Amino acid sequence: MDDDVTFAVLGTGGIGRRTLDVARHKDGLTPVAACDRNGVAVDHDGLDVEELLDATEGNIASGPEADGDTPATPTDDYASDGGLASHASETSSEPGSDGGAAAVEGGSVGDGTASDGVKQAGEDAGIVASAQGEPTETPIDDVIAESDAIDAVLLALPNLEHDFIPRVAERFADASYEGVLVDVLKRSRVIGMLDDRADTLESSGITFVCGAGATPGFLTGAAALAAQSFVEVESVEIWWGVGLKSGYEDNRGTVREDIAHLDGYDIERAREMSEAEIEDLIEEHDGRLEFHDMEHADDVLLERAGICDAEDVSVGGVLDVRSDEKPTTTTVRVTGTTFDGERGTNTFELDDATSMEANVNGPALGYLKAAVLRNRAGDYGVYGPAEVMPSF
Ligand SMILES: NC(=O)c1ccc[n+]([C@@H]2O[C@H](COP(=O)([O-])OP(=O)(O)OC[C@H]3O[C@@H](n4cnc5c(N)ncnc54)[C@H](O)[C@@H]3O)[C@@H](O)[C@H]2O)c1
Repeated sequence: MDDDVTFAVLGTGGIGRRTLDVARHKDGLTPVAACDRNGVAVDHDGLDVEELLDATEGNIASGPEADGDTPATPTDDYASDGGLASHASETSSEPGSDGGAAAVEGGSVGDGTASDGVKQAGEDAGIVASAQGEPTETPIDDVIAESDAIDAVLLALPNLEHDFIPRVAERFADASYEGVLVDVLKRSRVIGMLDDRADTLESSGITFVCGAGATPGFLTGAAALAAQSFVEVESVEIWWGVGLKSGYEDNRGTVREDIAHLDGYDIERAREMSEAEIEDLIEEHDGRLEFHDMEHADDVLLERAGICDAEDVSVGGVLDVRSDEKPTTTTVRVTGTTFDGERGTNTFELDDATSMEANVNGPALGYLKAAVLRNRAGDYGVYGPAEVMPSF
């Protein structure tokens, strides 16, 4: 059996760029396609990752924007202060909108250069800045058109609309894709939306590993291992720390999604917030946002693996956008009872030196490799990270 894996990345923002970077350090992975909301790059002999990363450094097509097929053009929606104005778009030929926030970056449209501290903006940002990139209004469809020769696709897309990733998966199935899909989504409710499509994905020949980033993902898998000492699991507590000073500009998509977990916020409110409003919120919290009882899919993913009830899982953490030091050590604590009646807590801890990008992309690619083996063995359907162990 051929051990080499060709793969594509949908969304080359903060996470997707690093996916390409990390994959260079893994054996047998050849990136052959990548897209963002403005462009696509395809080379079945292997993308020149170095060129692509250089071209998109500080210039990712992230942040709120219109859909893939409605490139941002200066309109009244542009706020003159470099902030954002609402620009909901319903006109995409990519079905529905992009899962991103419904607004348009202001300030630097057209040249993709920095504006008011926001590095990425405009229709020329992202992959189109690479010599390998082509502008397109249908980036995901362009990758689907090449998917016969792609073993696996990693979805590093925003998820500010809950059904965006499930709908993208369905489009691969509609095109009779036979291969692997892996996503790094966070929200519990999205897993059910994928399960609703499990038959469609399975009959196409797709092996889908969902929620395969850090949390959910890596830490869900760690909890599943830590639970093995016990016959009864009482609680799983996931507590994460992320220090993002140097990566803040490149991870605004993730920060915006995290804000939706704060008290008084939800996904719609976070999606509509301007960059200026986000900056104000961060300022109010002195750069440190603390989250409790997050709707992270670790809960439903542990339940579907039979480890504990979803309600026994709690996820929280601290995000510091002004320091690269982790504000708290990431830990998973699994408490349970052994067969011989002892009650104990197994703790899994990440080293503070490991970055969020390393802890999302290492596992995501590890799950991708493991899913390719399953797919080649004819094992199709929707799986969670506690049901599949990542390969190195
Ligand atoms: N599970 C985890 O541990 C974990 C950790 C961090 C981030 N994430 C998730 O990763 C996802 C990506 O985060 P990010 O910080 O990289 O976001 P980002 O905003 O920086 O990047 C998103 C990318 O998707 C592209 N995109 C948006 N709409 C598109 C469309 N319609 N067609 C094609 N491309 C499109 C954008 O151009 C951009 O390249 C988020 O959903 C976030 O929640 C998960």
